[in-house]
Amino acid sequence: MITYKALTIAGSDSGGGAGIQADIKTFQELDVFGMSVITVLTAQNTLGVQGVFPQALEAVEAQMDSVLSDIGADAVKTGMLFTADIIRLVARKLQQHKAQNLVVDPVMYAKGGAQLLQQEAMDALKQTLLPLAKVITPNIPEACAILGIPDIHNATDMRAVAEKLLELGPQYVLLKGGHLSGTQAIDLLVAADGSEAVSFISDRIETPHTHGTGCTLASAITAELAKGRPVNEAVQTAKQFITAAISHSLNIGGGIGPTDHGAYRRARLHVLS
Ligand SMILES: Nc1ncnc2c1ncn2[C@@H]1O[C@H](COP(=O)(O)OP(=O)(O)OP(=O)(O)O)[C@@H](O)[C@H]1O
Ligand SMILES: Cc1ncc(CO)c(N)n1
Repeated sequence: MITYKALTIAGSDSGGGAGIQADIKTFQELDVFGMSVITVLTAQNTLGVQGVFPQALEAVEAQMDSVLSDIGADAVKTGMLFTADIIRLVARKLQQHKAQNLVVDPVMYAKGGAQLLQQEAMDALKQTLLPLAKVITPNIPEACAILGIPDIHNATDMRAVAEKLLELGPQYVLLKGGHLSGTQAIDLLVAADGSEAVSFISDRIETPHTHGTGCTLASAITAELAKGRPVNEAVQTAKQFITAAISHSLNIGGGIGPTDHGAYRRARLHVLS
């Protein structure tokens, strides 16, 4: 029986591989009731982003009020927010509704390079949203953009970057190493309470089809936090979930295809049967 509830506040990806669609699929696969607040509509496919249509602030506010005043959420994730005004509104409403277990995925660019956060929104992200987060999940280019430093290119530099991000106020930083080269995909978790840093390592899977991997990882963490699991364990399950999804990624469309959100469940059912 589904007893836990998670909310994603993010952009819609018409192509189904990232954004709201990836988040809801992931919540469902992990047995959590999924809800959504749509901030931006994107016209998007495997080839790129053809259109970006931010929703009216009133529409974002009304969705948040509807969901949080009635149903509530055990954990909340933010993804593509696009404008400074939407970021400030979302931060204010999250505080008003006393949102728990907030995961902030500071989405800035799609895999094809399209900009998913306006340049002038960076300050609002840093000042209003990151301090509210239990976990933030930047990839390396996002982390370096937030800090205003040049991109790093090896795993040994990840620790210093992740620790610098803790100074912006989140309780945990999960710095994703998917953008590095090498035979492994390494993510590093650091905590503001001074507990040991933990690396989550998988073999790097040779595939171009990684559309939406960041959204999927962050929503899997959110689903596990909604169940009351500690951050370390939530990240561990999420890493297994995304690794299974990438292992079975889908060669659909003519560009960067999505991953298979059902792969983790099917692998577990096979083991259990
Ligand atoms: N080729 C790969 N093989 C295995 N794991 C990968 C691969 N690429 C990315 N990952 C893992 O997928 C997760 C997402 O990382 P990534 O750096 O791709 O996020 P992202 O760039 O934010 O994704 P997106 O913006 O497309 O949603 C991380 O756990 C990362 O280690
Ligand atoms: C709507 C949306 N959110 C996030 C991403 C990042 O993958 C994307 N491509 N599209």
